[in-house]
Amino acid sequence: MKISQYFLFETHSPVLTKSSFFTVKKKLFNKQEVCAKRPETIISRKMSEETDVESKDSELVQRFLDCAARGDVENFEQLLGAVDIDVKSDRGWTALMFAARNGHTSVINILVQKGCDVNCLNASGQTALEIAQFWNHKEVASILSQYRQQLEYDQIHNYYSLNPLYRASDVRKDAKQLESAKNNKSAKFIMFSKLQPFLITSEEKKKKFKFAVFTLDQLPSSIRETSTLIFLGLETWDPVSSPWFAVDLVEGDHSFISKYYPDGSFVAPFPTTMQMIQSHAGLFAEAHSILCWLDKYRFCPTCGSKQTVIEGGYKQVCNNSDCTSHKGVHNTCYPRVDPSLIMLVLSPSKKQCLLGRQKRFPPKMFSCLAGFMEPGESIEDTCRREIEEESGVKVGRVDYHSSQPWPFPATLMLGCIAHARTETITIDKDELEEARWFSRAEIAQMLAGQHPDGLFIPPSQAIAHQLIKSWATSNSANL
Ligand SMILES: NC(=O)C1=CN([C@@H]2O[C@H](COP(=O)(O)OP(=O)(O)OC[C@H]3O[C@@H](n4cnc5c(N)ncnc54)[C@H](O)[C@@H]3O)[C@@H](O)[C@H]2O)C=CC1
Ligand SMILES: [Mg+2]
Ligand SMILES: [Mg+2]
Ligand SMILES: [Mg+2]
Ligand SMILES: [Zn+2]
Repeated sequence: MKISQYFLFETHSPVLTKSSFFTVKKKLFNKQEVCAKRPETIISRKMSEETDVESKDSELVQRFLDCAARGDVENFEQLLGAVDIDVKSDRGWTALMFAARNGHTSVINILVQKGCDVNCLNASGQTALEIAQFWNHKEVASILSQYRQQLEYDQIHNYYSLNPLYRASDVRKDAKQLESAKNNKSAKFIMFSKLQPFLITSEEKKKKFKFAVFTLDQLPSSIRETSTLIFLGLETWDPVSSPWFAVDLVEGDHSFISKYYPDGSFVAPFPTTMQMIQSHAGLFAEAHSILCWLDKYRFCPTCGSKQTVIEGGYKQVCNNSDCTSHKGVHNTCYPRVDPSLIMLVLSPSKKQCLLGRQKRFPPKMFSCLAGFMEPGESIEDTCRREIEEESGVKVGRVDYHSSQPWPFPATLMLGCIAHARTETITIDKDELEEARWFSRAEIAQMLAGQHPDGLFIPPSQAIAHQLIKSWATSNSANL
């Protein structure tokens, strides 16, 4: 294309003729090559491998699966807290599958009540329900199918999205209420230093991390004067319920921390926060995104003057009274969120899905395609554009699935299922190293950690995993 059209804007207002934009024609500039090198680290393969090796080698796991297979309820219940409820055998079989194979209703009931994953697939692509149906265990099949139906109506909660607090924007906007929240004797405080959260290991869930939670009387008064306090919300809707704050500690005396939690430490957020108890992962997402914003936006984006942090960290106002940011609608004073699309693309036959590899991924990991939304773009158009840019595949309908805050620093992942109209793949080599179609059977092998070439997908905490799994398990009988 040699000629391009330009729309004119004057001080943010479009210049319009009677019914259309006034356009001018100019030579198109050469498209600048954008090299997609991002500093962010990657989901660590090592992390999942280590957990697998540890758990697979364990005698406990063997005994746990064995008790489920034999219907030995007494010993099974004793082992429940000690191993991951969804731990898999070499062929990707869970305790639920073994119990389903042999029709042990009592074990099935315990597992379902404890919240095991009923949609798991083994390496052959079967769910526990299909195993029970195949072996004609009618009662087990009925429990499992009822439970799966219930899940269909439940809201999907992705990791980082479960925040237990009521955000109470009315409290943070009222300086007096905010001040009394800071002095509330039941207030809880979690700590950050240089954007790193202070975490301890969870007693309830082994191998999981959580925040060390401090009370008002444990905080030295100097900390409350010098550090930024982010108001995270209230425990209940009641304005006098316990308020929670994130404290961004400045350099200085941190010794009070080790006095109360000698075994805790400040950790690099990624990937450690992927191993937190879910509710604290939600708190981390809120606190970390706000702290990153305050850290990066220290001066007014409109005039460059200093700003004052107000509303418990949720707003910054420019100190220059002449600044235009004080007039009209100005969103620069509020925390930033970057919407980004992540999509599982289904082939025209619906029998395959498209996954790709970015250069920065660990070897052999494939994931959903993803890309940032651009200004003035709909969710559906972002999805179609990013897929076509990165893979050359053309997409028709786009269905919304679920979302996930991705707090590195403040992306909101909007997960979609995209229906492709074409199959030919031409990858954008700047963005992807490889992209290809995967059958359901191959996805089942990847989910069970049994792919013959060792290919795998991101862990369950990533929305990419949930999109892939939801398609693979939605109609697994057709594998
Ligand atoms: N939770 C999950 O399962 C997954 C999350 N992601 C996240 O999705 C996001 C988008 O995916 P990409 O393929 O990287 O996007 P992309 O395909 O739009 O390409 C990234 C490039 O877009 C540009 N860009 C435009 N707006 C940007 C913004 N607001 N922030 C940063 N860069 C921007 C930059 O040049 C950047 O290099 C990333 O933050 C990534 O970490 C990606 C895959 C899986
Ligand atoms: Mg892209
Ligand atoms: Mg991308
Ligand atoms: Mg993009
Ligand atoms: Zn300003």
